[in-house]
Amino acid sequence: MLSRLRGLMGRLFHPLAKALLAAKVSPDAVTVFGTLGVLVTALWAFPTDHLVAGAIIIGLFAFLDSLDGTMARLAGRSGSWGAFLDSTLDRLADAAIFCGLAAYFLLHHEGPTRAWGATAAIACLVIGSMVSYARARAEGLGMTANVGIAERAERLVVSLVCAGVVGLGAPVVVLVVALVVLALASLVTVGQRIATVRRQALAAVVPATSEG
Ligand SMILES: CCCCCCCC/C=C\CCCCCCCC(=O)OC[C@H](COP(=O)(O)OP(=O)(O)OC[C@H]1O[C@@H](n2ccc(N)nc2=O)[C@H](O)[C@@H]1O)OC(=O)CCCCCCC/C=C\CCCCCCCC
Ligand SMILES: O=P([O-])([O-])O[C@@H]1[C@@H](O)[C@H](O)[C@@H](O)[C@H](O)[C@@H]1O
Ligand SMILES: [Mg+2]
Ligand SMILES: [Mg+2]
Repeated sequence: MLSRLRGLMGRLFHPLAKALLAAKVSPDAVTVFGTLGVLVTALWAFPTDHLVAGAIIIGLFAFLDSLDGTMARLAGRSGSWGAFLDSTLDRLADAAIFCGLAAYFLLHHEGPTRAWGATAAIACLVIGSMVSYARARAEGLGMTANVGIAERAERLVVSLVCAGVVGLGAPVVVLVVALVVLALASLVTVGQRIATVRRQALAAVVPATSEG
């Protein structure tokens, strides 16, 4: 869904991408910097109950994930190394965000909120990784699986906006429910990707002839 905004993001980041390339900054440096920014912020801000600052700063660093690709395409340097680095470091950033949220529930809440919140955050991490794995495996086999209701942009927007809103004073149940729904939506996305790959794989099977 939000991946439709990819083109718009590219146009938005075009001037900054040009300026950074002119300053001899590489797309890989932006990828690494953005990941480190998310990692450090998520593992500091969420476990220490700074939900608003965490959501805003992580959101800003996460946008660098759009800038790196824009820079690579502008420089005519997008390729398999960059694609590998980008996707692999995205998994590290995602792990930090959802582990940070799990730590927030474990350290600052009691009872059912603590149990449901931490479990839902870890479920988002594990099932979200399955979503990404399904796509990576499909692409490794020469197919595509870039479909689904909870792709990475949706997972980040829902988790960060709800964390921010709770930090601003909304009841914590808002974040718990959002994470439970996100884990379920991620599971649906895994199913959608499996169905897409199955269609492609079966269409590629040459039917056996009746001749012996
Ligand atoms: C109360 C409400 C508050 C409202 C807050 C506002 C919320 C914001 C709402 C919406 C924002 C929506 C933005 C999402 C758009 C996402 C579009 C999208 O899908 O973009 C994709 C990007 C990047 O993905 P990817 O890395 O795959 O693409 P690239 O363009 O990089 O291309 C990859 C190829 O490039 C090559 N390459 C790459 C790197 C490299 N080093 N070398 C290379 O060669 C290679 O070929 C690769 O294959 O995804 C994203 O941008 C991630 C999503 C970011 C979403 C951030 C969400 C922030 C939201 C909220 C945060 C703040 C909340 C604060 C709330 C405060 C309290 C109210
Ligand atoms: O597959 P997914 O997790 O929903 O979404 C993402 C892809 O849209 C993106 O191209 C890739 O760089 C990310 O690492 C991640 O895989
Ligand atoms: Mg990127
Ligand atoms: Mg990425």
